[in-house]
Amino acid sequence: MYVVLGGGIGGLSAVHYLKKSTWKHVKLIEASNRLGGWIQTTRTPRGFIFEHGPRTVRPKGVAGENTLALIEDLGLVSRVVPITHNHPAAQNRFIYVNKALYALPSSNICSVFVTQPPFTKPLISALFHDLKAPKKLLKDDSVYDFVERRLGKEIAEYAVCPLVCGICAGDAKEITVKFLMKSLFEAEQAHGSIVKGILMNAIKRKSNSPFRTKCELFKTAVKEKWNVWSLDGGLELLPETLTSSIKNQQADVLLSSPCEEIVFQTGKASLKVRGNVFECDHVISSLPAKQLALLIAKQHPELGEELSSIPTVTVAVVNLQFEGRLLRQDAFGLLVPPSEDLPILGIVFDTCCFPKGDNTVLTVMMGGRWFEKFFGEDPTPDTLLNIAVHHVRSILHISSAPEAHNVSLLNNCIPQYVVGHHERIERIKTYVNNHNLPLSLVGASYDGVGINDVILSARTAVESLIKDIQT
Ligand SMILES: Cc1cc2nc3c(=O)[nH]c(=O)nc-3n(C[C@H](O)[C@H](O)[C@H](O)COP(=O)(O)OP(=O)(O)OC[C@H]3O[C@@H](n4cnc5c(N)ncnc54)[C@H](O)[C@@H]3O)c2cc1C
Ligand SMILES: C=Cc1c2[nH]c(c1C)Cc1[nH]c(c(CCC(=O)O)c1C)Cc1[nH]c(c(C)c1CCC(=O)O)Cc1[nH]c(c(C)c1C=C)C2
Repeated sequence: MYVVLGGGIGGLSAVHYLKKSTWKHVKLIEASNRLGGWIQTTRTPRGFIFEHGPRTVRPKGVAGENTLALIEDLGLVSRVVPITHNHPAAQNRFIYVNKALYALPSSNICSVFVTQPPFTKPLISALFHDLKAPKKLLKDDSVYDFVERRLGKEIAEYAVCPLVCGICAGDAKEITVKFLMKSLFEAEQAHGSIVKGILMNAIKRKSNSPFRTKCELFKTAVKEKWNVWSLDGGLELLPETLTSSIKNQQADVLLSSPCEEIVFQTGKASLKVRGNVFECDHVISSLPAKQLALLIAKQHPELGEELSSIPTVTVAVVNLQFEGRLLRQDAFGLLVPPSEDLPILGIVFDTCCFPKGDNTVLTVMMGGRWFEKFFGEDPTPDTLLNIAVHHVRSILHISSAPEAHNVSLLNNCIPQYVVGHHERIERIKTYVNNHNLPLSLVGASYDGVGINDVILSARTAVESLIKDIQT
């Protein structure tokens, strides 16, 4: 029997791939009373969609294609809502600096030649900065220090800091450059500059053979130039459909069943769940690394120490619905650089992507790396709501009261890939291999925090497990 720990999108995908490729008995063990993990949608009585966690998925690359193939497999194609590249939500993202909103530079090449506030020089000048700045040989660096060194302080402050907030709610001064800009860092390390590195790689690159895919939905996404997509009725439809599918395939699903301890023996593991102990052949853990650390630390303290050293941050999410179309500009939303010292990280303009009559739905995300500084240990939902409404008023000039709202406190919801993260993951994987532990690691703590990365981590783990069994 195989056990999958954790019923978020990582665990559900792992069960799905296991069920597709083996006849073995599979048991999914989830601590809470629902499946889906951070993917959670509230559908209000008047039909508004409040996403507590993720709302859109990127269709890019191998991981993006893999998720669209899963969507096809699950029969969800007709529920996909794409946002194409020319949609205002794909084009416009704002930052809030010195009490004003500024558009972040778009992919339009002309925009790099003009000075766009809050930047004081045209972006093209950053490329000259890069050509002049000395190279620094490093194993790793923070994304902030790398961008400040190569492209200048303004780009680090006004583009990279908000970007890091908008992806992992973290501090660019702590997050590894390899999380967001691995190839640019490698360009500096090999060629002394980002520009030179990109040019050298372009010369060296052989003409790529045309990309082939079997996934029809991915072909459509490429042809129609999707920027992101979501699901009609909310993203929770994905874990809901996965749940029905794995239950139809006789996977055993245990809810409200936190795993308390794992003890590994040769080729076996015993798990303690709600006081009962049972054995299995292999454990696929999709738990946050810190949670897994608690379960294995007694038997494997060194591994426990590494796993528990992957930090996480807490985000408060406040969804608000207002009567009327109240936004002055259409955009994906706005981000607040940490230098503004405000409790909010950003605001998503949900009804720009997904209009709903004459209404405005916004999602305010707050805290992240600075959660304790602004909100202390245990803020009440009312405090969080009032702070969100106050900032919507002052930033977006929306003075009416929301008609409906939802407040969610997502404790330790986003892992932080701090400087040294990739080396730590290598050490963790080496430890598991060297000790022959019947354990696979899946989920957002290791090789990417997006939904695509998590689903792909599940597929990769299952495929390598099946391969090991067959050889
Ligand atoms: C606010 C927010 C916005 C986001 N926006 C986006 C976005 O726009 N696009 C995107 O692609 N990604 C986004 N993400 C990231 C994405 O949602 C997550 O990375 C992904 O959902 C993580 O899935 P997971 O299965 O790895 O982990 P989780 O969802 O954390 O699932 C782990 C599960 O394990 C369970 N568990 C914990 N301990 C135990 C135990 N001892 N025993 C049994 N079960 C246990 C938990 O209850 C949970 O259900 C966002 C995340 C957040 C928080
Ligand atoms: C303000 C906080 C957050 C917002 N979204 C997230 C947080 C913490 C979480 C999140 N957003 C993205 C991902 C990664 C998805 C992936 O495929 O890897 C995660 C975990 C996507 C994303 N959101 C923004 C950007 C620039 C990206 C990267 C991919 C892309 O270009 O689409 C911008 C953004 N996020 C938020 C806002 C308000 C915002 C911009 C206005 C909310």
